[in-house]
Amino acid sequence: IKDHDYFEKIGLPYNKPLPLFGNMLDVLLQRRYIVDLVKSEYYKHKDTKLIEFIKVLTRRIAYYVFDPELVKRITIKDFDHFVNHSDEVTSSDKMFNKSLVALRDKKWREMRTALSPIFTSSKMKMMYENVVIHAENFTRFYENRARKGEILIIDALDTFARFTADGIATSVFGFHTDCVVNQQSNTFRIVKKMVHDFFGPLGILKFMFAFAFPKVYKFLGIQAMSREIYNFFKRVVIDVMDERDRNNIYRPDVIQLLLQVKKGQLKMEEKNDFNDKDLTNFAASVEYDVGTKISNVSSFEKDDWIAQGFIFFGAGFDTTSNLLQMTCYELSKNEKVQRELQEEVDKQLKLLDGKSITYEALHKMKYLDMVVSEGLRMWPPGPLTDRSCIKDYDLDLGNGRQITIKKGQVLNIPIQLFHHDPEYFPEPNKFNPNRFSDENKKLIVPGTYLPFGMGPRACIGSRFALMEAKLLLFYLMSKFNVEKCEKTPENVYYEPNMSFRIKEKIFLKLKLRN
Ligand code: HEM
Repeated sequence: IKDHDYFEKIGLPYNKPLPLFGNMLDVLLQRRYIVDLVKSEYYKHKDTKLIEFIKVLTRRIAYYVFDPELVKRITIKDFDHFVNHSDEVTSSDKMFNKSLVALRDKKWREMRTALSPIFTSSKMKMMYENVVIHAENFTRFYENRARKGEILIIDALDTFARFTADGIATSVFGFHTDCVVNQQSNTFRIVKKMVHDFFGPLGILKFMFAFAFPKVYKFLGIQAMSREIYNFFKRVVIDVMDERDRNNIYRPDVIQLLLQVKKGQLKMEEKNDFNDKDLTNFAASVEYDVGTKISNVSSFEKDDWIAQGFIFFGAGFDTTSNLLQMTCYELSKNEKVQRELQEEVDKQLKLLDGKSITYEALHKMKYLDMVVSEGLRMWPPGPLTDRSCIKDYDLDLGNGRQITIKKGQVLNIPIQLFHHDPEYFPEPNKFNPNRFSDENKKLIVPGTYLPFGMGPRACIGSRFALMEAKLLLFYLMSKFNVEKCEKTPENVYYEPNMSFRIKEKIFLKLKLRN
């Protein structure tokens, strides 16, 4: 109970914490979804800018940021005070702990500088063809089945996860997988195991243990990920890089770029290459200069590269699959939106005259961009992020109140609450892509739409995720109507824990278009 009166002393609203568990007991017992924990406080105390207080075994003081202005300040303007994420989750695994998400301070700056050139538009174009092939194959696979008279009812998450896994395996790691067509695919089994190792009950138990007793956890050598997962990433990152280097093999994928990074050969060509102004990619994050010109790549070891391979799969797989699942779920419930999207797709198909869609053409499809942006708003696959304070930060709360956020304290940014606040997004539970029309998107309050986070620490893979999701939707909509079926749930909710996953299984019907 040490510090339980901290917020009372500094005069901020807070929920009375319990001994040992702070405000997190309901989440730890899987009774409440982590973002809902502060939902009512958000509406009660929005004007306070900053509230709340979570202490989870760690004896750590945390705030929730409820003010978009403050979000901008801590993620961009005063970023130097808030460079890192909190280490609560990542410390439960050696590989996770060395990944870009977990790296801190100078090491993070160096790694981000080294990795940024991998995710520019020109590099996305290089990988694009591979994802096109997967999206075409995916659609053809289901089309053939439908033409044979099969009624297609899909488990949306499983189906799109298979597509996402195939896309990442080829474009990131350069190996061919058959997750979509082969129900028994070994790669898919491993990828699912990776997600389960983290978000399954044992994973959650492990990271609670890692929070509570970090030294004992370390001493016992426990890891969230099993040895099989570590060996898989060692094989597909280190062994493949070594082999390509030895035999001068070239493939258009992230491993190739990682090899160039490792040899100090890959630099950012020009800033514009990232922040592609002429493409319609509203949700994509802006890339910032992180203040380190030269990345000292020679100091990175094998495990550092393995960890980056792991996080590209780990951070990209579940998020993109969820985005596709939820966007298709909304399309099944909003026929008018689906028709409008299909009209845009059909117009493109006519122009293409049998050829595959190009990267530029895909990113000029305005309505597709609006639909994906709205999918990300309504069901953000990353509904919460945080920043850890690395040097004391004085904050004026208005009305003459001043507080200091101390080094080590954590600021949580409840992305999903901003996305559902009717002040910023009227009728927030309505799937309405028109919020992102050219006129309307100018009106969005900066700091309230954050599907990929904000500032120098925002998602590095946003362009890749958007490219994958848009391609799949393009090809799917060209052949199928996505419809509700008897097994489609009327409403869905996040799981009552911190996994950010939807509780209900979403079944959808794929019906061939005339
Ligand atoms: C729809 C898909 C995705 C969503 C919604 C998403 C969302 C996010 C969010 C919210 C963050 C935290 C940003 C912040 O705190 O400001 C993040 C970070 C990150 N994401 Fe993504 N992400 C997606 C796909 C991907 C993909 C495909 C990759 C890799 C290929 C990726 C790699 C990362 C990495 C490495 C970070 C940590 C960046 C850093 O700390 O420097 N993500 N993502």
